[in-house]
Amino acid sequence: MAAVEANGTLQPNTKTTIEPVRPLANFPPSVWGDRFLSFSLDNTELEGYAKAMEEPKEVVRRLIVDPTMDSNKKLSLIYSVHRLGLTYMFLQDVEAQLDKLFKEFNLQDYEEVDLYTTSINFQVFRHLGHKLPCDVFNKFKDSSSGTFKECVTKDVKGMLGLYESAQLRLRGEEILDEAAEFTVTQLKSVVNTLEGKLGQQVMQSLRRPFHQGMPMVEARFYFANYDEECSTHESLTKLAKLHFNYLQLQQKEELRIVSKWWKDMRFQETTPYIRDRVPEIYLWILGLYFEPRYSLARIIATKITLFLVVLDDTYDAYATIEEIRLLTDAINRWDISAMEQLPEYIRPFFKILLDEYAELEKQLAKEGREKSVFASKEAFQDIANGYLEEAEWTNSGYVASFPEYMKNGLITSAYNVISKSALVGMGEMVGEDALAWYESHPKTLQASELISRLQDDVMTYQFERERGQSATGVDSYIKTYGVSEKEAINELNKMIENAWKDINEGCLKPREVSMDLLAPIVNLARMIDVVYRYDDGFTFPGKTMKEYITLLFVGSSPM
Ligand SMILES: CC(C)=CCC/C(C)=C/CC/C(C)=C/COP(=O)(O)OP(=O)(O)O
Ligand SMILES: [Mg+2]
Ligand SMILES: [Mg+2]
Ligand SMILES: [Mg+2]
Repeated sequence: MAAVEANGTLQPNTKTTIEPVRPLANFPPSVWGDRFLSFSLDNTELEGYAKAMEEPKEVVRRLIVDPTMDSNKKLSLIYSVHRLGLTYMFLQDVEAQLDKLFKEFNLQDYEEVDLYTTSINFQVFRHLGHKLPCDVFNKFKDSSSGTFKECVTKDVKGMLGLYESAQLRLRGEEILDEAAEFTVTQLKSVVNTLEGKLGQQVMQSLRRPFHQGMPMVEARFYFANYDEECSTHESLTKLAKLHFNYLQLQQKEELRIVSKWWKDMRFQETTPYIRDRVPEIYLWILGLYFEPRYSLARIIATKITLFLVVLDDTYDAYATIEEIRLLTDAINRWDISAMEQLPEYIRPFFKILLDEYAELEKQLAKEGREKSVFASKEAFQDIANGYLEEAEWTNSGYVASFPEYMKNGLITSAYNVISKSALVGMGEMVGEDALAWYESHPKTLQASELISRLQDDVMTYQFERERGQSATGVDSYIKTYGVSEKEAINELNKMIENAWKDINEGCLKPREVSMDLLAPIVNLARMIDVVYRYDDGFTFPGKTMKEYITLLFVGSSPM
């Protein structure tokens, strides 16, 4: 029997919960399904590759330290070692060689050196932390016209090297700003006329420069497109092949582990509205570090980043503002008793989140390094608060000023929580000083966060604007500075370019921390270029991410 309200409207007297309107996004489904679950690692095969690497590795090491080798030839060898992702195997020897060669550097010695060799040397020194002066390129400019000489436009290989060198520029290195623009224009105008390997090399670099690429994939591209350089030393080719085969087995096993974990946690059933992107997130974390010693670190960081996908999509594409407030409060309280205040659908996530972190704390406490887990957890709470701030703005239709947006945006970039989570499994190199440096929010980390936040916004703001999100980097900038959408995007791209210069600066010696601790931050910025240079490659992963996952984990037989 329905009760009749005073105002005469009929109210059903059964407690019917009226399902609220939800901002569903209907994200594209997974490209991969369960394909990566069936891999089974043959440890004998893995150990076989490790053993087989020993001999060619020793030959390459002897070449690197060979005192009789001409310095330009040695720098060219170290360049190939670096582009093949093998520097970590020879780091001490490589650094000793470069320290010595850098001390001997004399600008006069470069008077007769061609553009390609000059650019290889410049790249090697800058990649390994030495600030070779950009003056080495002055002689390629016409002093009267101020433009690059005619002979340069005919030297495609030299221009390719200059283009890759320009990606390593710092604030104030105008000649490299000009070089970046000049070489892109010139290389684009000739790329379709080039034959053979040089055509491949230019096409690959124009698509994405090495410096902004994903190291693991860039190594495969270098091996494929620069076989002449690689085969200068037969042992280098042999080592590179064995190394790829070793890494591929280890990474396919890691991908199986995280895929199985994700399936066992049943997220696709409990929170079906999220993006189902396990291989893509694993690829992202592989981009941070591919060295074998970081295997456990990758598994930990992948799980935490997958939690972030659930969190972001819950806030952006499902929860009501009330539910968002309850979930944020529960995450701040970080206590299982908060579960009862949560809507049914998000309780499994909350429980798994707390259990996973409790397990990590227990594991790391054995090494006395549980502090790294606390740092990750606090950063996780920070991003939940950052996502809540965004949701309150959207709920009230408030468009934050650009400075206000960016203060919150560096947090919602997720690069603080992901970089700290990447530290958890890295072992004893992550001591108190490493954590303190990360907690100090250094310029390099801020630059990586800015690149993540703004590059994503430039690529997803229309999609998010249509869905009612009030503040993105683009709309905040337009409102604050009263400029057109086009100008706003142009300004944001300049900020991204300057952030890269800050990252380049932060990696030059003397460094605040070791390169091992800087690399995850730099590589996170690189992964933004991989995922968002051309489109929203994460929500719609059918292009670059699909190509890279296929290259690394699907089918390719041992080399
Ligand atoms: C912001 C960013 C690129 C983060 C990269 C790091 C990362 C993998 C975060 C996890 C959440 C996520 C996939 C955000 C990107 O999509 P989105 O466009 O929905 O992120 P948004 O809601 O913050 O705009
Ligand atoms: Mg989102
Ligand atoms: Mg979001
Ligand atoms: Mg976005």
